[in-house]
Amino acid sequence: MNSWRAYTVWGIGVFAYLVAVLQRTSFGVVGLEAADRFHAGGAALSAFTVLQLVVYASLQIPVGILVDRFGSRVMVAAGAVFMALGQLQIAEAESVVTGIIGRMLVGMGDAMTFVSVLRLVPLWFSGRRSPLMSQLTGVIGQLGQLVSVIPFLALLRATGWSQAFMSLAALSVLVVVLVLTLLRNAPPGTKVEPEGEPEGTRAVLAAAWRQPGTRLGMWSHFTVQFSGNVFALMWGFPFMVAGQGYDAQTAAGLMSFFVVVAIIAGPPMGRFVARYPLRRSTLVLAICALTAAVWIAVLLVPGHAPVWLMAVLVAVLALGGPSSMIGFDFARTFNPSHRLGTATGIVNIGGFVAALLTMFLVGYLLDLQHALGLSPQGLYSLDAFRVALSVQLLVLGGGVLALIRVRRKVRRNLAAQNVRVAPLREVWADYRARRR
Ligand SMILES: N[C@@H](Cc1c[nH]cn1)C(=O)NCC(=O)O
Repeated sequence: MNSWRAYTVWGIGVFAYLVAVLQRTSFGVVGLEAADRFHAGGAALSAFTVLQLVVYASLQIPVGILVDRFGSRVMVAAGAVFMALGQLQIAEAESVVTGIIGRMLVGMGDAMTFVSVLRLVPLWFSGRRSPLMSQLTGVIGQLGQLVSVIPFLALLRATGWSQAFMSLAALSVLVVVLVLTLLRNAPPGTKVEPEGEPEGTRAVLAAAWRQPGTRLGMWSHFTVQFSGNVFALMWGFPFMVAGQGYDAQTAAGLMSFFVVVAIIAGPPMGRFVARYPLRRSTLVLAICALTAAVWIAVLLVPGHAPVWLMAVLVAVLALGGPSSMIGFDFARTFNPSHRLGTATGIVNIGGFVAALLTMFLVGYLLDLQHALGLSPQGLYSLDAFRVALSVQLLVLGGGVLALIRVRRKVRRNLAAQNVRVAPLREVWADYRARRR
């Protein structure tokens, strides 16, 4: 535990995840070139992203089950093989259909990576160190997005479409080699299997789902992550440029700010979770409240939102990535290690399903207003965006209600084990009494 070998194994896993994030985001940064190459309009281009995410989200539970059965090493290597094949396909593709097949292969490989890498953490690091190491996994992985925005885009502009995507495929081949030579599932002698008879797939899935802590993780991931995903992956740029009238450079700057805040916020959040494990859901609820408050301010402010207010929104949305790691921490602490992959897969579905649902609803509401003649200033007018983006508050509200319900169950179970979570007012009164 916590040895140099643990750091080497984890380092290879994190590198594999960083490359997966690079593969995932590589298409988004070459939108103009892609539109040109595939002769595709906005709807066809968004199909690339949506289908990739659908594949990613729908594979989370199968991947979780497979990683519990075969371990992280095989799964991370297989994921890298799929991503290499997908990028080779994109390098050669010239039609929307062949391009989308490539992106779906990338989505498949991507789906196998994060859950498998995260499973390494509790097996190689002690319980106290795990929250920070999980946060660092998420944070360092996000750097893959910066690699796609800067060096990958520069490479594409210098060498052309096919060479650039072939280079991405080569990077995944490097991941396969590193993983097969250096990554091990657990320290020698670690017992991961349950006592007695091994559980069947259905039993593992049912047990992981029945555990309220897994569902608390899923709803935490659902509520805090989706709004940032919707903004960064689909509607943020059109909202800022076409809706708010910002120039493209300002919008791009705010998007980079998003990545920077997500990276900076990870380690303090990991430390908070390690120090106050009984306050994890309170932190999630606080971030939900903050997200709702800032969206309401941006959507209701008369006229165009000032850039500083948009920067506040971007910063709050960026907290969603690191705080969604709390969901995985619930999976880790409420499930035995032989069920961890499955529980992590269930948690990871939350945010991505919420993001896909919201992306669709926002697009649908924009189209509907236009078709009904309610947005005479254009499909992407500010008023149309105000209505369409408000749907996020409904999704957020639904997720918060589900979270509060399942949290009650978790707390009842904890109370049965003599763990009492004191209400915040009591904690506050205690704190004041001690200061006096
Ligand atoms: N919460 C994200 C990862 C993250 C961590 N910090 C910022 N983002 C997540 O759910 N990741 C899953 C994946 O496959 O990337």
